[in-house]
Amino acid sequence: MQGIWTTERIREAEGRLFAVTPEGELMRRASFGLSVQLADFLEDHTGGVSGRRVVLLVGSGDNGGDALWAGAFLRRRGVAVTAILLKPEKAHPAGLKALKRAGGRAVSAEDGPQWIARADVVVDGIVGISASGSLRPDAARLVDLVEAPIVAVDLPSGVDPDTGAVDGPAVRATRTVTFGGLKPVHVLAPSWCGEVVLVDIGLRPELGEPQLRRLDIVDVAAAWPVPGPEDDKYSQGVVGIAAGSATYPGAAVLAAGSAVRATSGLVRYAGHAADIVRAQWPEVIATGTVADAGRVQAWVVGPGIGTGSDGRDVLRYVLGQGVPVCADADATTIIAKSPDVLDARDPDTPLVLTPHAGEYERLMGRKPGPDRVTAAREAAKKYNAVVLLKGHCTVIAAPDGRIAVNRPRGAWLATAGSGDVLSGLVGALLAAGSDPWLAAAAAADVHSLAGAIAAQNAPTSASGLVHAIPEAIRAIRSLTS
Ligand SMILES: NC(=O)C1=CN([C@@H]2O[C@H](COP(=O)(O)OP(=O)(O)OC[C@H]3O[C@@H](n4cnc5c(N)ncnc54)[C@H](OP(=O)(O)O)[C@@H]3O)[C@@H](O)[C@H]2O)[C@@H](O)CC1
Ligand SMILES: [K+]
Repeated sequence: MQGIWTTERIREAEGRLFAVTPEGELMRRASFGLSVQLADFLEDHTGGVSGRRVVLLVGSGDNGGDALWAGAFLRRRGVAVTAILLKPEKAHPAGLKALKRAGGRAVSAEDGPQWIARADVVVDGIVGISASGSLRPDAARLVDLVEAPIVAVDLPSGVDPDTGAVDGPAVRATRTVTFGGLKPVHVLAPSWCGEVVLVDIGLRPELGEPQLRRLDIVDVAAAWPVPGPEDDKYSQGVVGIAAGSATYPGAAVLAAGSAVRATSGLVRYAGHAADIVRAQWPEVIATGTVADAGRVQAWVVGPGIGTGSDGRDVLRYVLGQGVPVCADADATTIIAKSPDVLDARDPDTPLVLTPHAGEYERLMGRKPGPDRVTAAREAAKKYNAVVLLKGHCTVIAAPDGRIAVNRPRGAWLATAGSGDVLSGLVGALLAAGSDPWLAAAAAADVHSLAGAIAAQNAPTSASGLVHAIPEAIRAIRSLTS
């Protein structure tokens, strides 16, 4: 699992490392790593390094210092380097001196535009982990003129380091070179960071437990249930799907199909769409009511069940069965409207809630807001449930405080029925006995990979997603076995 640390933790760790390293050493490590990445970037984007033109946008702190030092290193490789100083009186003195000594040029913001126009690559050293708010007007004006690709130092300026939120002008980087450890911005605002490269500056031993995590492909592969030689269709976990209605059977077909494709365990369906589900997925044992469904090891409840009394009865029934439950879509709305349904639940039995922003608002009485990690964490605490907060970056919070952020793979998942497919995946893993937080995070990852496979750069559908699930699992397993 990749660890991600808040800027407060990064700063504390840096403080400890500072105390035991010679002055300027950490910045040298960071800026040398940055210069290697910049040379590599120049090679990739222009086919060479020597003779290329790099412009540094330099703010008033150490982030600008990193850029200036990296510029000095690049001079030694024959790069023409111009630093545009946003606050000349506050530019990092040692970095500026080093750049000038190496033959680099420093100009004011007023003189900046002509250099930006001729740059092969622009380096964003405007602000790093001490950032607050979006770009200030002087920086925003210059960034607006940039047509060359941008490499961000530590993080793209204007994007909030801890929440990834953007509420005004900000830098959109092609590559972000960060130091010591990943920060929340790198996983919460991937479209602003571009490719993220981590430079080791010896900070890891000081960092301790990460506050956020992102599953690696090996974690997903390890989390996915694989039948052993002794297994039969029951022992792998039977998942029950309580979804859909006679008028809207689609959610039932998608959620059941997703569970069928996710593992080789048995899938039961209970609801008004039994005939249609059976016709689409003959391997599903379909009945009309949850009470007739038979024994399952986990329930998926909600997609298309409606928010009236029938839906409420179904939800209350499955919550009372003493098995893990993934409550999705209409089930979330029912819980928000009638929280007493949760009284049916044994609090020790895992519950996974999968709200999108609107459902979150119903559950919590307020929008998730820009700090989606805190939003998910608070909902997980309030409901004593794993909360999978959907969005451009899905955040998965456990009631014990664990947070995972999903790796998005394009926006193709924004299609009708996509959520029904995700709930089927979560249910399949819950039925196999997975830890509910890991189940939700691994399901979200396979869901996004299946989306990318199904789409292949063209629009797809939720049915396409269902069919791509085995290929997504195959790809993940083949990369790790
Ligand atoms: N510590 C370490 O071990 C290492 C740190 N390293 C590097 O140091 C960086 C952190 O440096 P830092 O703390 O000096 O502050 P930094 O982020 O450059 O900000 C400077 C000033 O900018 C201002 N400002 C604020 N918001 C703004 C905005 N929206 N737009 C414009 N300006 C804004 C605000 O000053 P103000 O103008 O408000 O007085 C703020 O104080 C870190 O990201 C990494 O790159 C590496 O070398 C590795 C070793
Ligand atoms: K920056």
